[in-house]
Order: sequence, then structure tokens, then C-alpha cells
Amino acid sequence: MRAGKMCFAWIGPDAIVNIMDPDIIRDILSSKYDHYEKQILPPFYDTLVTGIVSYNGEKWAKHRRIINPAFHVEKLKMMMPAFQTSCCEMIEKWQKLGPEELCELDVWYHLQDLTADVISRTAFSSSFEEGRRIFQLQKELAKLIIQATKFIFIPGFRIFPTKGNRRIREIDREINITLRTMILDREKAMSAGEGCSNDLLGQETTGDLLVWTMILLSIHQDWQEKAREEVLNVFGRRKPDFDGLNYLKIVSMILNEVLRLYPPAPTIANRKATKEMKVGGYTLPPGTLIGLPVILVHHDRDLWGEDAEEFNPLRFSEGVTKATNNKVSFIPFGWGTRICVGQNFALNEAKMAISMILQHFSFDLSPTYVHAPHTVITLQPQHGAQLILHKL
Ligand code: HEM
Repeated sequence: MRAGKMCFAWIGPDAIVNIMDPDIIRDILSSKYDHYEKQILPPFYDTLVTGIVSYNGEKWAKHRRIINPAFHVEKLKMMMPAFQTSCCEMIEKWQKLGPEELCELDVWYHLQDLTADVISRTAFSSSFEEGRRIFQLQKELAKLIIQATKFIFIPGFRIFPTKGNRRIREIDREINITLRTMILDREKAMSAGEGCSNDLLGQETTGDLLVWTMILLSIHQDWQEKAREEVLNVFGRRKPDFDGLNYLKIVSMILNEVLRLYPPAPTIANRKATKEMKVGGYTLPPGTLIGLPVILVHHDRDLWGEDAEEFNPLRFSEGVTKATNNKVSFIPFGWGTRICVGQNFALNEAKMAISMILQHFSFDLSPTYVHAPHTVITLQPQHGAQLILHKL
């Protein structure tokens, strides 16, 4: 049933209501209503989505302070060498792929590896292998969850001891234990006075942002040229540094437009009405799950105009507030109190990677590329991203 900008998929236990109205989204994502409380869906979903052990506000707030990179410019600066090392390794790999000036490559796998590498170096610095293991498990988990959602929806089915459900729980347990142990070790180290200069836990959505950026810049060669010109103006052939990344206006506009059209997290589905509540004139019973279909909000013509489906980075030329008319209609990282703590980390990493790629290669789509955006929790190119790279 669709009522205005709200969509009910099911009424009853485990009901999901999807909300597209920016005013209601603002309410839900702000902390002003205590009945809009972030709840764990099934525990494994939370583990997967946040990659974090987060159970209740108090404890989570504590961890959030420990791991929160978004407000610590100094911390981000310290991570730059790790970003640079991982990006350099990927570029060198690409350069060695063939002696020719030109090569065809599925960049999707390389970009996933890059972002896993960056997170492993920064978040799991001393436990690189544990980090890798968690990413492997998360990938398996994402596939199992997507398989489960393809069956007819039966309320409560997720607790049946099927083979898939049992494996989901095993994975969840392993990820939880590993993360909890790491967090506790870190808390101990901190209370013993040892700093945690580059502590960070997180996930791999940045790979999605990078792959869609490369695909869209392959399709829109004019924007690829503009972005390269800007990068060369700011850095020349030097390795990009933190301060310089802040001067990349065109690259930022492009990243915002990519995040609008292809949000790596196409739905935010981790809120629930903990008591009866009124939303947009409807009364939701306690237990109703609240979904924010980010991708639909980002493509809504009423909010973005007739060219909502088009790639037009210019709409962000005067910033997000202007582009959205101050509405909560651009939410690739969520909004409000629980906004993604990795936002600045992800954007800096993406700017660094794109800058280095633009410095060394021009690229366009291979004839074998098939455009098939596909959700496996995050929004990915289903058949990969086959591009033709030209060394510069
Ligand atoms: C382009 C990349 C990324 C996108 C699009 C993205 C998007 C999101 C979204 C939509 C949420 C949910 C916000 C909510 O529930 O209201 C979120 C939460 C979160 N993200 Fe990200 N994220 C990205 C990268 C990262 C990175 C790199 C990290 C860690 C280094 C990270 C760590 C987190 C954490 C810890 C939360 C939970 C915050 C909380 O519940 O308080 N994210 N992210």
C-alpha cells in the first residue's frame, strides 16, 4: 500500500513502513523523539551494517567516542600515509598489468581490495589479519541475507534453524567476538594511558562510491576531464595530501552527485517504533520497522527536479544545503545524531584514490560492461566494472 510518501509493505508483526518525506526523515533521524529509537533488527544485521558492536545508547556512545574519526581532523591527517600507501599499491598494480598503453580491467575487484586494505591498515592496524577475516565473513553474511530475503516473507522465519540461518548466526558470533575483543583490548590500552592514534572500525562502502564514480566518469568524459584538470592544478604530479584534498571542489561535487544517484547504502533500515507513534498522519503500532529508502528519496523528481535521474554535479556547485533547499533529502550517510561516523574518512579516501587514478590514467567503458546496479546490502555493479584504462 502506498500512501503519499509513505509505503507500507506489510501491516502486523515485523511490518516495515518506508518513509520518503524529508520533514519526517528529519524527525526520525534527529534525536528529538525518544520513541524513534535505533534498535537492532536481527543482531546480525547490525553487525553487518555497522561492523561494530553497538547494543545500547550508553555503551554505544562510549564506543562512538573511541572510534569516532569524523570530528578529528588530526586523526584523519595521520591516516593519510595509509591511504597513500594503499592507493599507490593499486596504481602500481594497474601500471604493471600490461606493457601497452591501454588495458582492460574489472576495476570493481581492485577497488574493493583497496578499501578493505585501507580499513585494515587504519582500523585494524595491529590486527590486519583479523580485519581481513571480518571482511570475508561480512561478504558471506551479505550473500546469505540477500538469499533469505528472496523467499516469500514469513514473519519470524529468521529464527528457524535452517542451514542458512545457522550459518548466519555462526558468522555473527565470530564477528562479534572478534570485534568485542578488539574493542576491549583497546579500552584497556586507553585506560592504561596508551593512545589510540589511528583507531577506527568500519566497513567497505567506500568501494561502492569509488566504483560508481569511475563508471560515471567513464560515461561522462567531460566531467572526467574537468576533474583531472582540477587535480593536476592542485597537485600536479605530486602525491595528493590532506590539505590539498580540501581544495578539490569539482571532485567533491562529482562525489556528491555519485552518492545521490548511487548511494552505497540504498536503504537505512535500522529504526523501529518502540511505542505507538504518529508519523505523517498515520499511527504506527509499537514494533513497526521504519525504513528510509535513500535511493528513492535521492531520485525523487519532486525534490530534485525534472533532471533528477541525470548526472549533473553542477547541482552541488553551491553546496549541499543549496542543492537540497535545506531539506533532509540528501542522506547518503544518514543525518542527525547517528550520522555515519566514517563520512570524512570515506570522502577523504575517495578523493585521494580518485585523484591518484586521474593523475595516472584516463578511462572509459569497455564494450563488455553491462550496467546493472544491484543491492547486496550495499549498491554494487552486479557484473563488475570493466573499463579500458589508458596510461597517461
Ligand atoms: C561512502 C562510504 C559510506 C557510506 C555511504 C556510509 C553510510 C552510512 C549510513 C547510511 C549509515 C547509517 C546512519 C544511520 O543509521 O542513520 C552509516 C553508519 C555508520 N557508518 Fe558509514 N558509510 C560509509 C563509510 C563508512 C566508513 C569508512 C566507516 C568507518 C570507518 C563507517 C562507519 C559507520 C558507523 C560506525 C556507523 C554507525 C553510526 C551510528 O549508528 O552511530 N562508514 N554509514
